[in-house]
Amino acid sequence: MRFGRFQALANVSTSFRERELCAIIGPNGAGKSTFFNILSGSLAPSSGRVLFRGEDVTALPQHAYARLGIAKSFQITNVFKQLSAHENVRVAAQMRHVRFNFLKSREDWPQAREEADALLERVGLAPWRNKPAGDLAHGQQRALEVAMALAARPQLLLLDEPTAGMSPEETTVMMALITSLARERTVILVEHKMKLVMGICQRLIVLHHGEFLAEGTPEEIRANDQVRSVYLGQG
Ligand SMILES: Nc1ncnc2c1ncn2[C@@H]1O[C@H](COP(=O)(O)OP(=O)(O)OP(=O)(O)O)[C@@H](O)[C@H]1O
Repeated sequence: MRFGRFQALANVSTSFRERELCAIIGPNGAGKSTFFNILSGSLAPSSGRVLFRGEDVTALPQHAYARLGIAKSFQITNVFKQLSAHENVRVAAQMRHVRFNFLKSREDWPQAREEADALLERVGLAPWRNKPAGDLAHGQQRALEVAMALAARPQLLLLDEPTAGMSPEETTVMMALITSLARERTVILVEHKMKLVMGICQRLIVLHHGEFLAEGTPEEIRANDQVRSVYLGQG
């Protein structure tokens, strides 16, 4: 990936297995978000290809990604703050049906309402169902975003720094949620705190200056001298 004359990513090649929980880590400016944006289709690479289940998805528009079963949630919360937690997830669930009949009114989707309740339960937000999203704690808003991403029933869930700005307690809850979500689908997350993902991921990719510095199991990464020197002095 090039931005003008600046090469943000180079020689990046990997694949992700089904139901794998993989973290992309690396220090600030390593290229993690750029890689994430390419994987999620927000950014078209200057060269190279992205394949999903053998299909070339490199040049596809964003909505095609959702249809293929790829969902993402961002560093910055993306919820409708005036709507309740339940309404936010319900709207997301309805999006799945909309393309089949977008003239139907929202009241015609009882299944979306039930689905939203089930998803709120899943992410631990059921007690706050009717609260405006803007009044939820930061960690709860992030959980709400995950519920909204799950409403698309993704086979691949991409999470960009899912614990950004969270308290230690909120972080623990989110990590447990991510672990449980990865039992049913592939989860790729971007994180700059290495320690956080060591305990839950099967594989880590370490980016540094836009290239893969290392790729392997948490044990392999922990034992890697180059990784250690890059992270020296960091948490
Ligand atoms: N749209 C852009 N135009 C120009 N340069 C960019 C653009 N996006 C990213 N970069 C540059 O590419 C490099 C990698 O940035 P990226 O945001 O992918 O890193 P990161 O690992 O996600 O960092 P952080 O942990 O700080 O979020 C940086 O040097 C950044 O300045």
